[in-house]
Amino acid sequence: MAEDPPLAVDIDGTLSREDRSIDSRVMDVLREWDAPVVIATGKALPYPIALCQFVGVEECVVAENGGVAYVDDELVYFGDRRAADQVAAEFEDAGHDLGWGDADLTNRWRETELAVRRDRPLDVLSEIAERHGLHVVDTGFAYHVKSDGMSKGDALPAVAERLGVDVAEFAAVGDSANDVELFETVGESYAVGNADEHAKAAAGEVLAETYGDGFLAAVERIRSPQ
Ligand SMILES: O=C(O)COP(=O)(O)O
Ligand SMILES: [Mg+2]
Repeated sequence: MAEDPPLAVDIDGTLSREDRSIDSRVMDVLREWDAPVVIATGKALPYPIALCQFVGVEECVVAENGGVAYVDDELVYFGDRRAADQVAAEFEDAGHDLGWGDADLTNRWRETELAVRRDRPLDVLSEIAERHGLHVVDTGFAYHVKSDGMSKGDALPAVAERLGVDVAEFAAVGDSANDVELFETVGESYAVGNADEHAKAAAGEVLAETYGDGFLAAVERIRSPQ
């Protein structure tokens, strides 16, 4: 069997079921992957780090939509949270909260951007974000307020370099607008069947299968190219 290529994979909507729980079948696939695995996610850093630990792979992640990466015991920052914090303050002054309760586990450990629940008003959030030079990306799971040049795809080359692999060797699997730049950066890209229109348009191939089934179908394609 040919060697696996390096893999960059999204979490929510790709390794998860619709309810955001991890599809347990994907865990052994990642654990046995015969090349570097980069978990590339919109989630705050501790979540993908924990996923790597629980799966049993090297901790290697792009978190917060490319705001921060962790590879080979190094944290690499591509964003800072000050402008996003100003957006949060103005959004709250306008009478809205971020939507995650008092403890706010979604943003508590987030260092470079801001996530807002999708039932909050997008028009108000976008208007405030734009005034601060930021924009909103909708992942299907949250609205993320971040700077333009910050994305999973913009962060991956720095990770690839530290891993000693060419970024074009990567295969990527994802499901939403925050995976578009990732798909544009790697050599081979797959959108799962539940992906949004942005991810589907950017992907090299769109799978019929959804969520974890979609990821497993992408793995089949990656391992036996047509
Ligand atoms: O945190 C989100 O909103 C989405 O996370 P994901 O990039 O792993 O799908
Ligand atoms: Mg996703």
